[in-house]
Amino acid sequence: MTPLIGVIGGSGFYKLDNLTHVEDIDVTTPWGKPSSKVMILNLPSNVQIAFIARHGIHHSLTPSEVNSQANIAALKHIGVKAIVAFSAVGSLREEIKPGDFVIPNQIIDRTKSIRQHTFFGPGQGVVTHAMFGEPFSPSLSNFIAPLIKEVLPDNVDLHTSTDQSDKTVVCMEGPQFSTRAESRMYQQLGGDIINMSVLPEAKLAREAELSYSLICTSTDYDAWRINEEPVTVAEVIKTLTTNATNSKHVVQNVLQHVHEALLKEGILTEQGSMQYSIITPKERFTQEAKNTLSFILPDYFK
Ligand SMILES: CSC[C@H]1O[C@H](OP(=O)(O)O)[C@H](O)[C@@H]1O
Ligand SMILES: Nc1ncnc2[nH]cnc12
Repeated sequence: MTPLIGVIGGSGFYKLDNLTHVEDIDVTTPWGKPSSKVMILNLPSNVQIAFIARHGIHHSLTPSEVNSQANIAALKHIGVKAIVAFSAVGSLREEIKPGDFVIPNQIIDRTKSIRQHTFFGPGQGVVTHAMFGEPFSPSLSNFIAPLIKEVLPDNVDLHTSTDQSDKTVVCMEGPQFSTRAESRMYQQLGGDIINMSVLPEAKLAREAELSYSLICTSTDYDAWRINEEPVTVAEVIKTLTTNATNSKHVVQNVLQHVHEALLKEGILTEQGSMQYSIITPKERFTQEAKNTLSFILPDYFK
């Protein structure tokens, strides 16, 4: 059976060596090649999942260089319905300590418009406006949160949003880390954690009608703490290995439940959402646009 779940591994998380490797698929999309081959792996139950290393298997792509269009398009094209992505983040809150896990439900965009952030690019003649008020899949995130909590070691906390409060990830361009003033501004804006990767990945997943959740692992306190040194890569790397081990454990133990739920429960609430987002009349679609866009949305661009 084709994999229903795609996993995107972030910094420190370049392979899933705790699972059985089945094959690597070399996918070429109309938007180019993904960051790595699509690795097909078996969970212990023999259920398959698909894995991409966001920065490449040797971490050779900067956050701005990651081809998120190709990563998302490749996963959608091979039949994936939901993406569980991982990200190493800085913490903007004292209570989110290095090593902790966070499942955010909101994003603040601080990227600089140099990344390709839509499948409906210039010159294509197809205009869409995807809904993005809830940038992650609430049903998928709510489903995985208690399962993740169960498998994390006792010294690792999981932080999630509640009805009263969001968990907001700030996405900056990088590759340099933030200044102290920026870091403190993000706190005032309501940011809880910061990374360089969630956008445009989450936007493109939405355009491809994939349910998308982000599992963040905290590595540092960014630059906001007055009496502490600001974040360095060396500091990030100290926690990355432990975080990657915990993340692999999460994949192995949680995704089996997600796979079963995808088959029977109404988790895939993002499927079909683009039918309300395409504003150009379909009679106006050119054959070229249809050829390109049917790669990810065959129902609308046949
Ligand atoms: C290595 S520190 C900065 C780097 O780490 C995060 O990567 P990812 O989200 O892929 O785990 C962050 O977004 C930056 O790209
Ligand atoms: N402090 C930080 N800022 C941005 N991205 C990060 N990834 C890990 N730590 C980070």
